[in-house]
Order: sequence, then C-alpha cells, then structure tokens
Amino acid sequence: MAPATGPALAAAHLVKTYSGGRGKPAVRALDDLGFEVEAGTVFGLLGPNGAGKSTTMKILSTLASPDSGAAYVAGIDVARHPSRVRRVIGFVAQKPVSDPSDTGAENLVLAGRLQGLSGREATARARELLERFGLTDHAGRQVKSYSGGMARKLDVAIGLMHRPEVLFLDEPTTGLDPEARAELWLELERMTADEQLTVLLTTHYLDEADRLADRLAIVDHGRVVAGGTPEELKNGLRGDAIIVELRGDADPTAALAALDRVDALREIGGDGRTLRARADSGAATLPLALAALEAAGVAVASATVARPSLDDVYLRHTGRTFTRAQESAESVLESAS
Ligand SMILES: Nc1ncnc2c1ncn2[C@@H]1O[C@H](COP(=O)(O)OP(=O)(O)OP(=O)(O)O)[C@@H](O)[C@H]1O
Repeated sequence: MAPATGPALAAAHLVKTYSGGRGKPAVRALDDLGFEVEAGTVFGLLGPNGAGKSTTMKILSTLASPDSGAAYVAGIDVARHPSRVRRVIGFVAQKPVSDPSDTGAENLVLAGRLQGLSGREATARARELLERFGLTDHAGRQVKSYSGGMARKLDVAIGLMHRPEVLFLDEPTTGLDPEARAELWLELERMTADEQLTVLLTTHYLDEADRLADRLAIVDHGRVVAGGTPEELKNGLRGDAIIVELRGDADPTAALAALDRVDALREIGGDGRTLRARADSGAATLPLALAALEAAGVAVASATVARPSLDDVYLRHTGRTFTRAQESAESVLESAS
C-alpha cells in the first residue's frame, strides 16, 4: 500500500497577539485559526485588511512565530525546522523583491544563485521562467522600465527559481490595473497546471479568490469562519440575492420594514442605501419587494437579482458585506497612520 501523504500545508489552533505599543491595546491577529491544504492545489485565504491573512502566511513561511498552535509545511514542523521549511517554499511578498537597476534575467539568476543553484542551473531555469511568463523579449531590460504587471510576473518567477514545493503569494494582484490582473491570473493558472505546486494565496478580492482558489478559507478577526470550494460556499446559500439601491431621499428604516412584510424574503439587511435579502426565486419575488417598497413610499434607484456570490457567503458568515468590512478596515488603518 502506498504511504499516506499528509497535507502540503497545515495550520492548527494558531494564536498570535501583537502588543499595541504606546498605551494602545494589544491586537489579537490570530484567534485559533486552522486549515489544511492538499498538495498540488491552490488554497485561498480571503478576508478584508487586518483579518490576519499576512500573519498566517508569515507563520507558515517561518517569518513569525505564533504564541501557540502549530504549523506544518510539507509535513515539516515550522517551529522546529525552519531552515528545512525555507528550502521547500517560495515567497512572493506584497512588495517587489527585484532590483530595479538590474535586468529581469539578472534578477532571476541572482535569486537562483542565492537559493543555491549553480550558474548553469540558474541561467537555464531563468530562461525557462522568462519564457513561461512571457518575459523573454524583455529579459535584457532593466526592471525599472517594466510595467507593474511585468514586474509582478518577475516577482512570481523569482519565487519559483528554486522549484519550491509550496509557493506563498501575498495579495499578488494588489495595485495592478484590471488588464494586468487578468493577465496575471491567466499566468498563475498556467503555472499551477504546469508545475506540481501547492499555492497559498491571500487576497481581499472576491473575484480573485473565486477564480484562482480550488478551496478557500474566509478569515475574519483572526478566525476561519467558512471553508470549502468557491462553489460549495456559494451553493451553501439557498436561493438568489435581491439587491435594492435606495434613492438618496429614501428612508432605509422604512424600506427594511417594508421588505420585512414580504413573506418570500429572508435574511433582510442593509448597508446604508444598499439593501439585500434572499429569496428562493429572485425573479418571482422582486416584483413583490418593489410593490412593498412603493406602498411604503420608499423611492428605489435600482434593483437586481443575482446568483449567490462570495460576497453573500461573507455576509452570511460575518454579518457584514465584504465591501463594508474592507472600508472599515481601511478607515482604521488611516486613523492609525
Ligand atoms: N507587526 C505588527 N504589530 C502590531 N500589529 C500588527 C502587526 N502586524 C499585524 N498587526 C495587526 O494584526 C492584525 C492582522 O494583520 P494582518 O496583516 O495579518 O492582516 P491581513 O489580513 O493580512 O491584512 P492586510 O491585507 O492589510 O495585510 C491587524 O489588526 C494588524 O493591524
């Protein structure tokens, strides 16, 4: 019988608290967080800013230690054997790692040499990765002349030089324009199909998680609040979402009360002028909802029916929409800076 192979990544009961500093309260970044990732798959950690994604990634990649709990990469205990773990992982951080005054090829070869490849091996691997990421024609140009998308692809290639078993991608498309994001998604999909790689991806883009991740953990306040494939998570929500945007002069409280009177609607909630509810059949229920709003004198700017999205999954598990969570995290970060 073949030996049982364990998960490529495992985090169990991770707790991490940062001291607040200068009289501020301590921050519990991770609060009993855990998940497992099967080898050869892409696993997404999805959550708004401050949810604890980067801290989790830092612990798994040996850059930080948890207060308690355990983490394993390729079956290796991260706390006990950090240098063994470092040999099997690649890490693509949010900030670029390439030297802007060197060429793309020089950056790759240097990264390979630092990872212990011979000059010949590094040159061959660099050529292979430049080809894979469509950078061959730009290999001899200084990185400072690259577009944001090209520089990001080079960062990913640098992380792959030593053929890691596990690649960490920390918010890979943050800061890229939509076209460059779409292109990088395509490259990442090709990369995971070609290389026998396990990928841990953090993102605060719902569409990115939906597109790239085989399985997801939705992280909120340092905990995994839901996990599964994107489809499983969405299918777990019965029925369609009805989204109503109120006109500026409409009263959201009166609108919520009006929707409450429609029997076919459930999980009614609101974020400012955007109201959401669920119904088994969105198309059949929308006219009833609009009639109830009209009868209550509530002016509607627009109304839509949508199949469940990851935003609905997030709302179900955290009680707030992803956009609202992201906005409030950003305002906390702004007031702290
Ligand atoms: N070095 C640190 N010192 C103090 N607090 C920290 C430190 N690093 C992270 N935190 C706090 O821990 C919490 C989790 O942060 P973390 O960076 O892990 O979240 P995240 O989900 O990755 O968010 P982001 O997308 O902004 O990186 C946040 O409240 C953050 O402010």
